[in-house]
Amino acid sequence: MLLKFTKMHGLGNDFVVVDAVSRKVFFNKQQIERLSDRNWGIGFDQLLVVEPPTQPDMDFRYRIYNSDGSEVEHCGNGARCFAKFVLERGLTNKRVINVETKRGSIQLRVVEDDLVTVDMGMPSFMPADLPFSADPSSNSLYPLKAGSKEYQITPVSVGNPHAVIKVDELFDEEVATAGALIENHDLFPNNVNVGFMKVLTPSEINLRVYERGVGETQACGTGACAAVVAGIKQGWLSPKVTAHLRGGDLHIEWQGEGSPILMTGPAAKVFEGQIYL
Ligand SMILES: N[C@@H](CCC[C@H](N)C(=O)O)C(=O)O
Repeated sequence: MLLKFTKMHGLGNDFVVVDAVSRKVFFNKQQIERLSDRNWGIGFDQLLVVEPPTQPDMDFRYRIYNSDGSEVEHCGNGARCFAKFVLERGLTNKRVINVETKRGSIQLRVVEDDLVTVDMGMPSFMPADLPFSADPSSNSLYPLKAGSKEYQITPVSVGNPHAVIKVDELFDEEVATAGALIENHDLFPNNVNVGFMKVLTPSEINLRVYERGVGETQACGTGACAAVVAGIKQGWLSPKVTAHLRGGDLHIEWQGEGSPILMTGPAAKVFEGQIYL
């Protein structure tokens, strides 16, 4: 079968987006791994599949697969690309789009043609919601050993699971090695995305994210949301923060418990193509 796809990115976090509204398409793990291979396939961090909704009041269903073939709950950068894709392809003309994901519903608001705000829903700091195998702590900080080092992590679910670590400096080697160890740590039965955050001012952070099922990416939208809400919860950050990621900036807003996280950033199309599945 010849598969039509669109290659897109959000700050260098790259995606293959497939229209499964006009024509049904299913993928198995081996196909996803092959397509994601940068030598043998197309290459991407995540595969995004646009499907018809299964629930009333929803415009689409959005399925997300990491490059290792695992299906995940949520993808922030992908959500912005999703909005641009369905508009440009004529699958909708709405600029406020309600989408079903594995974690529930999200709302995408196209602010300008290449700029999208996503209502990412409410975060949870409850260990069971990630899941993270620990009793709830009063300050949401937990010690976690990775190799010879002990980190203080803030576990947070923004639909998908994240462990946020505040560091004084960001080192390539530490992101790669501690990132991989924590991603697969026994205390995270479903594995976890790992964010290393340097606080610059209460409204600015530098952030690198070692993504579950992928490795370090140029940017991670849910990772930026998780880092900012963790920083606000810990009293390090104010409600509006610019996150500087390797691929560029995201603007994150969270007004505190009971409020949704709003993420604003760009979405870009790179090319369209066809490949044998
Ligand atoms: N790149 C994404 C996150 C994709 C899913 C993640 N790797 C996971 O396994 O939860 C983003 O922009 O949020």
